[in-house]
Formats: sequence, structure tokens, C-alpha cells
Amino acid sequence: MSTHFDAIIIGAGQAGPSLAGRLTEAGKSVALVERKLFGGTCVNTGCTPTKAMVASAYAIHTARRGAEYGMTTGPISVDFARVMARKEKIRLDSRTGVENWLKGMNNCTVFEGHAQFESPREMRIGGERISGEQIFLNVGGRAAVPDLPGINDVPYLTNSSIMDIDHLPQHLVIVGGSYIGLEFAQMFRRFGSEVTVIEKSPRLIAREDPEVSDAIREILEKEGIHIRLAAECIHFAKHADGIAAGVDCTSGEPEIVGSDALLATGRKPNTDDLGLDKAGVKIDERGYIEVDECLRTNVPHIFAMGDCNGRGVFTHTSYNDFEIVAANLLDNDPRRVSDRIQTYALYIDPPLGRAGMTETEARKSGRKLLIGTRPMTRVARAVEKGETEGFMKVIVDADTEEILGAAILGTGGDEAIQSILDIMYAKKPYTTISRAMHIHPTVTELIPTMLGAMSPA
Ligand SMILES: Cc1cc2nc3c(=O)[nH]c(=O)nc-3n(C[C@H](O)[C@H](O)[C@H](O)COP(=O)(O)OP(=O)(O)OC[C@H]3O[C@@H](n4cnc5c(N)ncnc54)[C@H](O)[C@@H]3O)c2cc1C
Ligand SMILES: NC(=O)c1ccc[n+]([C@@H]2O[C@H](COP(=O)([O-])OP(=O)(O)OC[C@H]3O[C@@H](n4cnc5c(N)ncnc54)[C@H](O)[C@@H]3O)[C@@H](O)[C@H]2O)c1
Repeated sequence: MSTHFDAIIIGAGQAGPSLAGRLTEAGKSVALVERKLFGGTCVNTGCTPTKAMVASAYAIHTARRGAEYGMTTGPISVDFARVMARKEKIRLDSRTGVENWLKGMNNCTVFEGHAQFESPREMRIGGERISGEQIFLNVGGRAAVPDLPGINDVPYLTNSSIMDIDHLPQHLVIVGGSYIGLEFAQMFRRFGSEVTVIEKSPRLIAREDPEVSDAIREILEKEGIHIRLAAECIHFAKHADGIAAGVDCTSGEPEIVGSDALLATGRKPNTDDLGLDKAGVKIDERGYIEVDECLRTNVPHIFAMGDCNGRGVFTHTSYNDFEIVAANLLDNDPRRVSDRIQTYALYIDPPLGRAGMTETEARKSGRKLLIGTRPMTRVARAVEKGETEGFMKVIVDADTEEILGAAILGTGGDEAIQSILDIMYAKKPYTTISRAMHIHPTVTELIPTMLGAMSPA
């Protein structure tokens, strides 16, 4: 005998809890199931703890540069235990906030355990069975561990386990030079570790334009991070000094020895243990749940939101999925996944803020383009702050005058990019920004100047 609910939500990540809030407010009975930590990846092993650690790394880095700013101090030492304790408090507060919110929500019953389908409307959580009129899957993903020879012979770290280490790695070898790899690389270097990044592509964060990859490499190498490109990690082995990573490469050493190894080689969806076959829900060849523009699966009463549907891999895309589902089901508002414009930031220092297409993508689209760039050395605020690394770039459709994409690698880039993003959503020409008066001195105030000096490309 199962307990019946209007809605079952699986996963307390970035979409599930907010949807529970909207559904219960609309008078529906909701069962929310979480098998591990309330708040999911972002709160526990993703954005929140990493950005807390990035903040510590930035403070330490700035302190080391203190003399430049007129500050006299003794030698800077890092209290890694304190760094981790600060991170721990921030993630715990956030996790508890989500948990208390859900457990105190009227008409919401929280189940703690692993949920699996028994049939299209029925799910099992341990010994309990529940059924729902509608079912919303927000099951997220986890670190993908490549099946490399020797991987199980060494104590490797992932983005989850590195959150709980009790020592500062003497030499952290990171496999993967993309979002996760680069954020951890810079923070651990700033904490005092020797760091080597092994990336199989010929450049870092290879989805970006080549000059973005090159500038990021320069920034990281200047801080003493060793970067091995066109180098595929092909095996691991125990070594007297720690862990040896075997590398397939045409130049450089074929083996890198470190004290600790972090795998940052991508993520995979938590869909293999949900019993989706019993519900008849289709997944693609990589395990992502197939959904339509309103996040509905092939089974009409089942929806999938967040990282598990492969339509986005960020906290803001997961939250936006919640908004789309709620708008369609509760507000008679036909919001669609295709309404959104790609946007994200890479939180190295300085950060990379991105919106829309890269130049490579814009060129492939066959449009006539206008491109503007400006180095951060020519942004007054960056000069005043002593943070002049990076550049900004914008790509405009020469015929429609609409902005197609932008990248701001530089101080405040994660914030400044949003003014460009909003104009893109408004579908207004670039001249809307170039005629606006902005605050001095800010990074954003130079966007009109950059737009005023674009060249055909
Ligand atoms: C190191 C790192 C840093 C990141 N930094 C950023 C960042 O700065 N900005 C950004 O936008 N994104 C960032 N991300 C990505 C972001 O964390 C994810 O995109 C986001 O958390 C996905 O949210 P979600 O709701 O889809 O899933 P999740 O947050 O993963 O939540 C899924 C939940 O479902 C639960 N669950 C799974 N299966 C079951 C089951 N069968 N039964 C019950 N419960 C289940 C899980 O325990 C989990 O709590 C980062 C990710 C990592 C790994
Ligand atoms: N700032 C942010 O928003 C942020 C931060 C961290 C993570 N995330 C999310 O987490 C997701 C996963 O990030 P990620 O960096 O793990 O994955 P990714 O898929 O972006 O990058 C994996 C990298 O590992 C490399 N690689 C794979 N196997 C390798 C091998 N054997 N040897 C050498 N290199 C190898 C790939 O070439 C690639 O560059 C991202 O898609 C992102 O959504 C976001």
C-alpha cells in the first residue's frame, strides 16, 4: 500500500525545493525525497564551498601582494584548517537552511533515502512506497571517474572528497583543465601546494575562444602552476613519493608524480539507479533524461530538471528549469528552455564571465560580424585595483546590430557580463548599451567604449 501525493519530487538540489514551495503554495500535497545532503551539489560539493575557498585564496593572494598597496606585514602563512573550517561553516549554514525550509513547509512530507521507480506512478524509498499524480526528477550528477588502469590502486580525489581533506597537498596533480580543474588549481596554488594540471586538449577550457584559453594559461602559469597540454592521463600507479600519473604526450615527461591526485574529468547524471526503465522514461546514450522544451519526459506526468536532463550544467540552469516547469504548470505562462541564453562564469581570479556565443560559434553561424575588444590594462577601475589581467570582447551581428556573445576575463567580469546579457534578453541593438550612461569608475563603463570601436570580422 503506498501513500499518495499530488506531486513527488526526487532530489533537494537547485530546482526541487523551490518547486516544492510553489506546488504547496498552490495547495498540492508534495513528497520530497533526498538521499544524501539537502542542497545537493551546489551547496555541498560545488559552487558554495568552492567559492568560499576561492575567497580565502583571493584574500591570501592579496595579502602576499600587500606591499604593492602600502601594507607592511610579516611573511604570510596559510592556516589550511581554518580555510576548511570557514568553508565548512558556510556550506553547513546553507545546507541547514534548505533542510529546515523543506521540513517546515506546510503540506510537504520529506523522505530521507534513495528513491527508485516501481512503476510509472509509484516509487520505493527503502521499505516505504509512495505514488504521485506528477513526478519531478531533480537528481543531479556526480563526478565521472574515468576507467583508467591503476585508478583503483591510488587514493584519488574528486570534487566531493576534496571538500573533506585534512591536509594541504604538497603537490596536487589535477587531471582535467576545465571549470573544476582550474578553480581548484589556482586556489590550491595560492594555499601553498605545488600544482600540475594535465589536460588532453591542446588548450585549457577548450570550449572557449583560443585567446581566452591562452590568457587563462598565462595567468595561471604566472602563479607557478604547471600546465601540461595535449597530455592525456592514461594510467595511475602508486609511487614512493605518492601517486604517479602516466601521460600520453609528444613532449614533456611521460609521468608526473604528486602527493595527491584530483579527477576533474567531467560529470555524469544520477540516472543509473533510479529504475527509470520501470517508469518507461527515456534516457540518451550518455544517461541524460530526454525532455521537451517544457522539461517533460516522454512519460507525460514525469518531468526532469537540472543537471540530469543534460540541458544545462549550472546552478542557474537548474533553477531556471524550476521556473519553466512552475510557469507552465501553475502560471499558464509558456516559458521554454530555448528562451534562455547560455551564460556562466569561471571562478578563477580574475573571473571569466561569459554570455551567448563564442567568436568561433558566431563565425560558424555564417553571419557578418562586428567584434570589439579591450584589454583590462585600459580599464581605469582595473588599473586602480591593481588587477589588470585579462580582456573583454564582444561579438555583434553586423546586420541586426544585436549582441551575439561576449566574454569578460577580468576583475569583476562575472558581474559586468550581466549588463550585456540583459540587453541580449531584451533583443535590443548594441547601441542601447553604448548610449547608456554608466557609473565611473567601473568595469561596465568601458563596455560602451569597446562597442564604439568594433571592427568588421
Ligand atoms: C566543484 C563544482 C563547482 C561548481 N561551481 C558552480 C558555480 O560556480 N556556478 C554554477 O552555476 N554551477 C556550479 N557547479 C555546477 C552546479 O553545482 C550544478 O549544476 C548544480 O548543483 C546542479 O543542481 P541540480 O539541482 O541539477 O542537482 P544537484 O544539486 O546535484 O541535486 C541532486 C540531488 O538529488 C539527490 N538524489 C539523486 N538521486 C536520488 C535518488 N534516487 N533518490 C533521492 N535523492 C536523490 C542527490 O543526493 C542530490 O542532493 C559546480 C559544480 C561542481 C562539481
Ligand atoms: N564556475 C562554474 O560554473 C563551475 C565550476 C566548476 C564546475 N562546474 C560544472 O561542473 C561540470 C564539470 O566540470 P569539469 O571541469 O569536471 O568537466 P568538463 O567536462 O568541463 O572538463 C573535463 C576536462 O577534462 C579533460 N579530460 C578528460 N579526461 C582526461 C584525461 N584522461 N586526461 C587529461 N584530461 C582529460 C577534458 O578534455 C576536459 O577539458 C561543468 O560542466 C560545469 O557545469 C561549473
